[in-house]
Amino acid sequence: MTTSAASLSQDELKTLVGQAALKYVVAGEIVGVGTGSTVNKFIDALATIKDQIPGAVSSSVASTERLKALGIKVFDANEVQRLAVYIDGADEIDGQGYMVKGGGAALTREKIVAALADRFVCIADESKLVEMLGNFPLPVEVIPMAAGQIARRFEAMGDGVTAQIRQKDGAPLVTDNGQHILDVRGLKIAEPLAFESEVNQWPGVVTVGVFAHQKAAVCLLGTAQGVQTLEY
Ligand SMILES: O=C(CO)[C@H](O)[C@H](O)COP(=O)(O)O
Repeated sequence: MTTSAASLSQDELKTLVGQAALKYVVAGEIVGVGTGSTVNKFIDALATIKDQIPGAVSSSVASTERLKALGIKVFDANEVQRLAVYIDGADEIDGQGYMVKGGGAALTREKIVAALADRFVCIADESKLVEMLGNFPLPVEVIPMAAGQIARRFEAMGDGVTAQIRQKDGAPLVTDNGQHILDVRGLKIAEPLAFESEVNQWPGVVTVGVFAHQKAAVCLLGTAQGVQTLEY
């Protein structure tokens, strides 16, 4: 299905998919909310129907602050047993709904909230659609004392694979969970499910940014032709 749109900027495409995601919000149900610039557009749109929902479960401090500033109640993840829907962006999404996420360093809480939801609705512009995951540097949240050995395990996966601790203001970035992020470049992730399962077992890995076990059920893709709905 395609909704009409003329030539729009990337920011306008994000607004369009953020607004399009409203139709997946179930009246009377708490909604799971991701993190990032596309999700910020969704949060802004959600504020226009906030009287129809009890509130949201958030995946980051940044999203929590935005939700609260717009008058949307934020529930702790432990207060809910399930969510009908979780809405979030992605850094890459493939033809099966498998994603790379964590460009905004919120991957751990994103995966936790996504795991509560019956349905993951991904909102993204068309630059995020890929044939194979791996072009975007793969974010991996790690316990700092394990960063060196985890980096070496990735680098042993193939020629040209590098893993570096993400920096912010000249020091390692510290996530909302007090941990660090490794950005892994040079990977080709041909089997996302197996890859995610393997890396999850490495000591010191908190979360790998491959979302295969929590893949998207729907992707609302912002394109030059408008919003395209991909179902997996
Ligand atoms: O995974 C994420 C944050 O950890 C984001 O969903 C991802 O980085 C996409 O962000 P944006 O909508 O700003 O492009």
